[in-house]
Amino acid sequence: MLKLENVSKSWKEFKLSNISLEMDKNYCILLGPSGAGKSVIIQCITGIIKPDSGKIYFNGEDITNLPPERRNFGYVPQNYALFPNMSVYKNIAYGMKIRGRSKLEIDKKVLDISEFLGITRILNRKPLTLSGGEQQRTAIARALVLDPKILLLDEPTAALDTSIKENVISELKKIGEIVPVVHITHDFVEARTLGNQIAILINGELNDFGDSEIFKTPKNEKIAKFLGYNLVKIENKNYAVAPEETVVKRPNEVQNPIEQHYFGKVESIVDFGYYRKLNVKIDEYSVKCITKGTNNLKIGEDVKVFYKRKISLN
Ligand SMILES: Nc1ncnc2c1ncn2[C@@H]1O[C@H](COP(=O)(O)OP(=O)(O)OP(=O)(O)O)[C@@H](O)[C@H]1O
Repeated sequence: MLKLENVSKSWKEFKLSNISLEMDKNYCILLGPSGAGKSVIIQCITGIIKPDSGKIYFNGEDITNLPPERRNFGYVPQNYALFPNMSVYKNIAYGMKIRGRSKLEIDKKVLDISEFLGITRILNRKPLTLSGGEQQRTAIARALVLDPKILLLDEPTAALDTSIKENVISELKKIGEIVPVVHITHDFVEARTLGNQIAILINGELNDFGDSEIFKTPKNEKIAKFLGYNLVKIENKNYAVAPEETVVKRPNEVQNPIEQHYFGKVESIVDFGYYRKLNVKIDEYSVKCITKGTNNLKIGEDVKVFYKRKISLN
């Protein structure tokens, strides 16, 4: 479907280096920390930014030099870029209108897509009166009415609060069934829930590309660190340990003394109710651990920490 071949772009302070990837599944995620170059890639795909070198293909056709308006890709930027003086209906209809489509066709399409996205009741409102989720759906509807070959979403959930994020994620999944989607995010949960293919981008470089397995077995230290793993050294070898795969016990609670464990001291605790995040100082490391909410350890207590799984990074 969409293929990037050695795509590079550099400015004085930032370099996107030789990005090669082939997205052929219906929901592809570009995952990376802020400033990794995710938006630059998506804008290269739309044609807004021209790469310094490299090629971009869509369904086998070289589109590197094709102007954006001839690609027919739907693009929803991070701030949605809605026209503030137009109603939701007019925002959605805009692209069809300037393409000279008939009033009948526009009406039908706007209503169909609005129904699909659940926004028919806000069609007469202006964007500034809408919630973040409603603005986002309007922006997606505006892209979808043009029957794009692909939908490019730049951090579509960034402006939404956690309570509606889950609904939006399942709606995005539904959209991915009608049109291929490339979606930018720095949120692992979103990436894992939605992505059939995930590219991890750090500092302008592609660090990994694959299915959700890439979260379970990080390939190198940089990825492990970005994905929130602990990096620990045991007998001179480097390992990644997920906070969820640690067990923290008081020394007198340990039943099996031959199990491999590490002595530490609780440095900090954040209580989330049904679970707690602990930082435990073990030698020079501060190891992030997740425990049940019922655990009543206190800051400063001596503990033993077990690693249920360690991933070798050597
Ligand atoms: N037109 C430009 N001129 C100079 N630098 C640019 C330009 N566009 C982007 N950059 C730089 O490229 C780098 C990557 O930016 P980009 O917006 O792609 O990051 P991102 O991964 O999408 O981050 P975020 O999650 O914060 O949006 C940044 O340092 C940015 O300042």
